[in-house]
Amino acid sequence: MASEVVWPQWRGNAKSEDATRCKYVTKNAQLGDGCFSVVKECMNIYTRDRYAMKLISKKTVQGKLWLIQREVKLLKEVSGRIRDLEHSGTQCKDTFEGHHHVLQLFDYFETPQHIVLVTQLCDHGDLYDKIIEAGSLDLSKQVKPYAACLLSAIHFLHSNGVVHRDVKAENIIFRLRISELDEFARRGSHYDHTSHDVVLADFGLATKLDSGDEELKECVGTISYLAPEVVKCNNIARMAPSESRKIPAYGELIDIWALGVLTYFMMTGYMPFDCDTDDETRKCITEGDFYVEDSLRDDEQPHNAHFWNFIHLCFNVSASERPSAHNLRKHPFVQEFFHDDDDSEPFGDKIALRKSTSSSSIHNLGTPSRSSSVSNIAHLGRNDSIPEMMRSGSRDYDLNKIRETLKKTLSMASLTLPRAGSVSKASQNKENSTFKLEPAPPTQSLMNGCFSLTPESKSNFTTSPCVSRNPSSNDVTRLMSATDSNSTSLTGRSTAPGRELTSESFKASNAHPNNPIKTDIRAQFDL
Ligand SMILES: Nc1ncnc2c1ncn2[C@@H]1O[C@H](COP(=O)(O)OP(=O)(O)OP(=O)(O)O)[C@@H](O)[C@H]1O
Repeated sequence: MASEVVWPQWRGNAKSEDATRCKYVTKNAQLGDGCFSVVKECMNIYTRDRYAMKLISKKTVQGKLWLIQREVKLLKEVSGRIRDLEHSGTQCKDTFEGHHHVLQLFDYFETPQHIVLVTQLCDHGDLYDKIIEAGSLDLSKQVKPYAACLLSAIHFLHSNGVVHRDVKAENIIFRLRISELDEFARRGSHYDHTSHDVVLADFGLATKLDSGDEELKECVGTISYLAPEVVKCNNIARMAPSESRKIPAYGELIDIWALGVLTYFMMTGYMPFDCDTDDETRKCITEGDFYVEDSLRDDEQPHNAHFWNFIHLCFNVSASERPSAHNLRKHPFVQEFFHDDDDSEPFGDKIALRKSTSSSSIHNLGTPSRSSSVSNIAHLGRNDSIPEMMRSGSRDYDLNKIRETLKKTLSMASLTLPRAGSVSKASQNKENSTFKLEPAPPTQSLMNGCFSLTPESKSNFTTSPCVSRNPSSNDVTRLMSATDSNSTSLTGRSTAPGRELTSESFKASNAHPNNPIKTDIRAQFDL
């Protein structure tokens, strides 16, 4: 048996004749970028379906390709699970179904410079911009349904043994609205129906819960959103083994803490634990010491009380006492969006925590624990007080400065880590979801991990790719050859990519004029 070849395997020396022709064209403009990647809109030249293409620079992740392997492997597994669930046709009464709100991977390949992931297109902005532009979101119409929707996505991941580790506003993106489902507006739902378009993205730091202690002791994530148990892992790589052994591995509940930070950010427009320095921020996180503005704290409205109680439960510094995603679905703040048959009461007395005398109780913060000396002002680039700044109105503050400082919320440090080990039946029944298991590219038009030259870039997609790319029969055969190599996987390929495209393979496949795959592709090209 041939030994398994690790993917990706091309390190920049590939000759162009060894490459499969790219099945996508991209737009010139970027949809977004991150520390290691740029994301562009792309179109499959055969199906004309649009996707997002994340181009991860091989140079930037040099020596750390395992990180990308982990991301692709996880996204493949999760996308497979989403497909299974949709095809199973199970009925669900929940307003939000977790797997509808997790980014799907459709295809992946490599070029001389990049590892490329082709995912669902979410080109309607991200939650970060939505919050910053509005100053803060409306509690009933937006904060609640967004939090419920994200909770459903997190619950789905946790139920499938995945911890995301980077839940934050920048990683919450809005998918392309499916127009016929503007039904929500007609029904006059009491909440912002864009919450049905929310997608949790960026699985760059996600890992399996059974991946072992080493990975679950990595101090990764985004500082403003880190849970105390992750903060404890800070500098673990530099600790003596005897010391690092004493640090407990964390679990999936770090995502619940991050959900609390995000829910707080949606409601207030600022970060609960941010301080002048990272050390101060870590200290506040470890102590569960978050800032509460007087006007918000004193608001006794019941929906406000539920919000603060929800936050309070998410910010329990003791992970073992923090509720699970499953239990949080029953919290009065989000309960209306879920319909669990199980009627057990997960919180008991804890639902009254807000009235407790605990020093971390919101009600007992006589003065905000984040006083002017230890405040998150510096993160926002101002030296006056947060309440004043926030009260001065969302239009008044310098958006660029905020954006710059909150860029601190970029995922950090994963590269410095030590190496560790078609529309389904079901969706027709789901009146509350804008999710559709599509587009579903025919298998013939996928890259499935092969090596290709960098996709052609266009200012827009108005020119017919069939015309602009003038495909030859040679190209058709190349596609077939590549398709035939679908055994390619993240961790292994049975054929070296270059071998798929030799003149021998071209002749061999041309020797079968009735090959159905070939006929199909030729038809798409009007050949
Ligand atoms: N599927 C998508 N559709 C539209 N835009 C996207 C999509 N995926 C990502 N983006 C945009 O690109 C940005 C960067 O993507 P992503 O967070 O996956 O990259 P990254 O390199 O892992 O970033 P980070 O530095 O946060 O880890 C996102 O913040 C978002 O604005």
